[in-house]
Amino acid sequence: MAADSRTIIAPTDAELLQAQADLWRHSLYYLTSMALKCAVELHIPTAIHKLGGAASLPDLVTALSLPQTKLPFLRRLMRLLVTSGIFASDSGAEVETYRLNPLSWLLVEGVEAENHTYQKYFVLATVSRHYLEAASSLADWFKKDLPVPIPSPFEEQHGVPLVHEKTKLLDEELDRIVNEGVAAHDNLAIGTIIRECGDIFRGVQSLTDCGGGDGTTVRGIIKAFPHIKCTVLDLPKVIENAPPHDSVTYVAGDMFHSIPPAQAVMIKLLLHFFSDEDCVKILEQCKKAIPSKEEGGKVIIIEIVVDPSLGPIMYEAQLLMDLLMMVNIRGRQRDENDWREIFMKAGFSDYKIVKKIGARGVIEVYP
Ligand SMILES: C[S@@+](CC[C@H](N)C(=O)[O-])C[C@H]1O[C@@H](n2cnc3c(N)ncnc32)[C@H](O)[C@@H]1O
Repeated sequence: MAADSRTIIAPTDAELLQAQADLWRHSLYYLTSMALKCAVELHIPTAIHKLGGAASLPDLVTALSLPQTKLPFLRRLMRLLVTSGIFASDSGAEVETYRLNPLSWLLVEGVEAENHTYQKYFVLATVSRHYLEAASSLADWFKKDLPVPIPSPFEEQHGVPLVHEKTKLLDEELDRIVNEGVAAHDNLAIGTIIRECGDIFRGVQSLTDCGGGDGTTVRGIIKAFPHIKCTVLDLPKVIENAPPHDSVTYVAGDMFHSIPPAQAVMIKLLLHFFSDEDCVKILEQCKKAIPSKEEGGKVIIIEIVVDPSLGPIMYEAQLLMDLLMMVNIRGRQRDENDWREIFMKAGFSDYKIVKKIGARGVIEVYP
């Protein structure tokens, strides 16, 4: 049915002009992503870091070994990146100077700090040709009546799933970048979690980190809580390459089949890769692995909890991460209601969101 023109309030001139500018922004935001990709590929953050954390445009051109003729173009690139919050600048200074901010600090190579994870590969994966092609096919994907479980647009477009052993058959370099990118994105440092809500580990005698990768997280936990007996469960190919540690038991296995018993099971940045049905299956295994609530049994989940009350920027970041999952993987980001439904379906009696840490939440789930 045609829209009833009487129900549409005619925009004012000012509103129309603003709407046009907003349309430009939303249609052209891909250029911000490409400018970020360019900064990463030129190693601009590392160059500014090596120049002492601040650099003038001529210094930057020299440090990056760019032709002098590119200086005015670099100025335009940096102006957009500063406005987008990727770098800082000394506005009003006699000589135009660009500085690192916390975001560009994450793109500096070779920083040795507990809370620094080099994010180059997260950027390169998300702007890769394969991701962009999958995102461009979204409308066609919506129109197709695909059989359940519905493949992601990425899978439909490229014929293989992402973050999967078959991904390298599509493109070995993409597979490498994606694995590095996932590792970087997932490496929310355990130090931050311990500082923000370390109480979740107090009173815990034993802990299994389900999908715990190479054990980085549990090594951080043991450092702060040496009494906790820690086990890491992951796939055989991951456990084979995990560095040995006196206080960590490594178990090669499949969380869909069984999880090593402990007073608490932790699942950090893993469930968003999986469908609701698979999350229920994984959590059912978690429940079998822990004792009753009275005996201190619990599952600790660290994942995004989509929540508009975190403010428009954080909420937008969460929704973009959800679309990233929708386009490329069969997983999703979840709000509190989604999480509650999964916990109840898996047979848990109660849960508590202990704390929101940035875009993520720390949840305790009780049997
Ligand atoms: C995205 S990473 C998260 C790693 C870690 N929890 C962290 O926070 O850094 C997901 C981990 O789950 C592991 N994984 C995937 N499927 C699994 C399965 N069926 N059983 C056990 N581990 C699995 C992967 O090998 C990978 O190490």
